[in-house]
Amino acid sequence: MNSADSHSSIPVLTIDGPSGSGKGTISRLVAQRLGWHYLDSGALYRAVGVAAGWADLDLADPAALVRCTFDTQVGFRDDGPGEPRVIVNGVDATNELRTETAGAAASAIAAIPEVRAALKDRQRAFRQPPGLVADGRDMGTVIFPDASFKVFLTASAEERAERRYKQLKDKGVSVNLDGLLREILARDARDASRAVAPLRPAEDAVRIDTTGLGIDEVVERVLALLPAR
Ligand SMILES: Nc1ncnc2c1ncn2[C@@H]1O[C@H](COP(=O)(O)OP(=O)(O)OP(=O)(O)O)[C@@H](O)[C@H]1O
Ligand SMILES: Nc1ccn([C@H]2C[C@H](O)[C@@H](COP(=O)(O)O)O2)c(=O)n1
Repeated sequence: MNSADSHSSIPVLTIDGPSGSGKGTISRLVAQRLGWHYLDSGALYRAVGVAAGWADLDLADPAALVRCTFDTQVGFRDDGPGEPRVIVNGVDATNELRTETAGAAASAIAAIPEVRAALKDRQRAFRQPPGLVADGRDMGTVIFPDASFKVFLTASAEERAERRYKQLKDKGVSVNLDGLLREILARDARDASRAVAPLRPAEDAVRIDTTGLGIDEVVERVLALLPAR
């Protein structure tokens, strides 16, 4: 019995989708409303990318990156209503993790099959009572194929770039909208075209196009997929 089978009675809601579609925001809010645990799987890939940068590793050296994946400790600290803090090898790396540089490094590393295999059990370990909301690219297809509820969030690339632009501007980071759009499209293309666990909706996922929808509306649409509580 693998670790996915051993927890299969615990409900899981998977929320996959491309960069900036709102997976993290919606998953956190839905998990809070349900009182369920939350897994930000992208943070694990980002953490390995950031740790690889700290160690000056070459992103074209898969063996070194696989060793780095095994060596990287990642912890989540939920201090309040905002994003949980992400602790990488004992250091609060939350802000560094959210940069587009870390996203691009994570996307490159995520194409290495052995890296994905090394992170599988760590992700499945988040499946704890009373339930889990898991966001990423392959939550519904590979990590939790038996999930009770599966969502695939999308939005137009232009709207996703504008959301990211606003998010970064609010944090005081100066960015260029066209550059962001190019980065988002490049990351989506790499995530969707890799050989292992590419970004794609599970066959049984409900697709929600969030273009023009506000955060609260998306949260309600997702919650409406679950049985009334
Ligand atoms: N429906 C929405 N309407 C408007 N803004 C949204 C919506 N959903 C998310 N946002 C905003 O868009 C930004 C990006 O959202 P978020 O980080 O949740 O996306 P993501 O899909 O997790 O991205 P990534 O995969 O790159 O981590 C945030 O500032 C968030 O507040
Ligand atoms: N389940 C996952 C989660 C993330 N990745 C990779 C691909 C993404 O571009 C990158 C960063 O993820 P984000 O924080 O933007 O959700 O990590 C993946 O391959 N599989």
